[in-house]
Amino acid sequence: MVCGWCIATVLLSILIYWLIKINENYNILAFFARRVHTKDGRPVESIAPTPKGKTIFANCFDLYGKDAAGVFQHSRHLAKEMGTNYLSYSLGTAMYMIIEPEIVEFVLTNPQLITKGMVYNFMKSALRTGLLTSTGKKWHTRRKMITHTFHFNILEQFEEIFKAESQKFVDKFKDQSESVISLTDLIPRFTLNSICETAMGVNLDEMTEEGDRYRESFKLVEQCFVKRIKNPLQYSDTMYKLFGAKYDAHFLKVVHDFSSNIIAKRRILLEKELQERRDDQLPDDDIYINKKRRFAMLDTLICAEKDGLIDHEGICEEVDTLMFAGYDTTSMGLTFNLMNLSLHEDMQEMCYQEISENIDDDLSKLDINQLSKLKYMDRFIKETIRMYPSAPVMGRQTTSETELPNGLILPPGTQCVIHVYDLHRNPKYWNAPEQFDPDRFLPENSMDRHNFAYVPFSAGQRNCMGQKYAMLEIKTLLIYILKQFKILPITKAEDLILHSGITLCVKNDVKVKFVVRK
Ligand code: HEM
Repeated sequence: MVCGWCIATVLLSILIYWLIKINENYNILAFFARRVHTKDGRPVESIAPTPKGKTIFANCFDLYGKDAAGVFQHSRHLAKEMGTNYLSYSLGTAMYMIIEPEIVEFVLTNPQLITKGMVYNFMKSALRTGLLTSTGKKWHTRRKMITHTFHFNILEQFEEIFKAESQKFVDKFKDQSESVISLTDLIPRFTLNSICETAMGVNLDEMTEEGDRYRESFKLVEQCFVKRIKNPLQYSDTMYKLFGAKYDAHFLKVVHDFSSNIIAKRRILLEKELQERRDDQLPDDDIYINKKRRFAMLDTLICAEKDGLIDHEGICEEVDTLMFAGYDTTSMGLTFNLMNLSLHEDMQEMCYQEISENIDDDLSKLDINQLSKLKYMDRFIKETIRMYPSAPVMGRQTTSETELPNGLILPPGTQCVIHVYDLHRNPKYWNAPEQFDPDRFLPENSMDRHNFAYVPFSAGQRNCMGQKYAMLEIKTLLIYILKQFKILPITKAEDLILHSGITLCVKNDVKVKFVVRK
């Protein structure tokens, strides 16, 4: 009996010794997450503090039970409390949370760090493995394939569509002297129409209902994404498939049916258009970059399919990705820009004056060159996107041991999470960061700022492909609106309830009032 106790005690001691030894390299309470070390043996905390977890399981369950606004606020609170980049340990993985530009630069410009972080897997049920979520050879090939569809000449053609959609948007209110506008409701419809017509070559005028259902279902996709972020038990795809996926199947079907429908429609239209083009094409014309005819991004993919470079599944992946990346982000950008115009009457007037001085009253002549003259509006939009970045978080994952310039050594599988929202409001780089001030983007005021303190469109090889597209779309609608209406405030900045999603989301119905200009 005594002997039995002795054996048990010895075994227990060995186990405890083993766990202590293991704990040096793995955070055992975070379910064996590999630990971050330092190059010179300094304590990790001296470089990256670690917030105390809510339970004994490190930071695994810190988000559990919070709603989407709570999840959003959690990171804001930690950024303020830690004051610098910090480290947390969640289920089986270290997470390096980044709010300082030096490390943002290192991560975004490092060719070894192109693999997206773990949470991008949570988007794959909706976006599949397209440009945004893929890595390695697949990503390289697709990026190369799609890059030229953002060529200047093609954007020039898209500008015509932005103008037509903007005209339709303002026409809805032209007969009323004043109208209350729900931006949350109307702007996403505008941006979805625009992306479908530009990138997909399909007009949604006869598909309004399908478009509305797609947008509603995409909101549920975002909820499902946050649900997985909050609950580490659903990190693994197997667990998600067992316990979460069946509730999400219905709205995912709506999203995928919509994109399949768009692809089918475009295939028919393209076949007709190509035939017409072949009939009257000059020998050295490039059908992709033809100034007289429109060529949608989706056409590039359909043509690549004919050359055996992509299959139907691949086309669906990229259409789902481009559609989402192109509509939700610009929709948030426009919503916050219009809200800010309403809240800052003097700045709205400066935008209006600039438009009056530089843009012909006949907007049918509006082109990219004219848009580039609006320097004040540029700064206004930049400042709005600083305060409300449509992509408030970006993530990468180390695939091998990675040494950072600050001396931290990240083991393979570490999540590098760039908190763009906190970076853009980091008081070390932004004076009075909560204040709205477009003039911080004047050249003389930006000169001394770290280049990577402002990365709303990311940077480096995985930067946003649609940056120019987005700026054109945003500017065009703002010009159409400002030419005809004064924008008065309804929703105030302090009333906004921001919350986490794939993009920055807002719980409120954001509203402004349009009053016809005399
Ligand atoms: C205000 C509008 C927009 C903002 C703030 C924005 C921001 C971003 C950011 C931050 C990324 C990097 C994401 C990451 O690394 O995880 C990104 C990637 C991307 N964006 Fe945008 N975006 C906008 C509009 C658009 C539009 C209009 C399109 C397409 C028409 C687009 C297409 C893409 C694509 C395809 C990627 C993935 C690039 C890659 O991984 O190679 N974006 N965007």
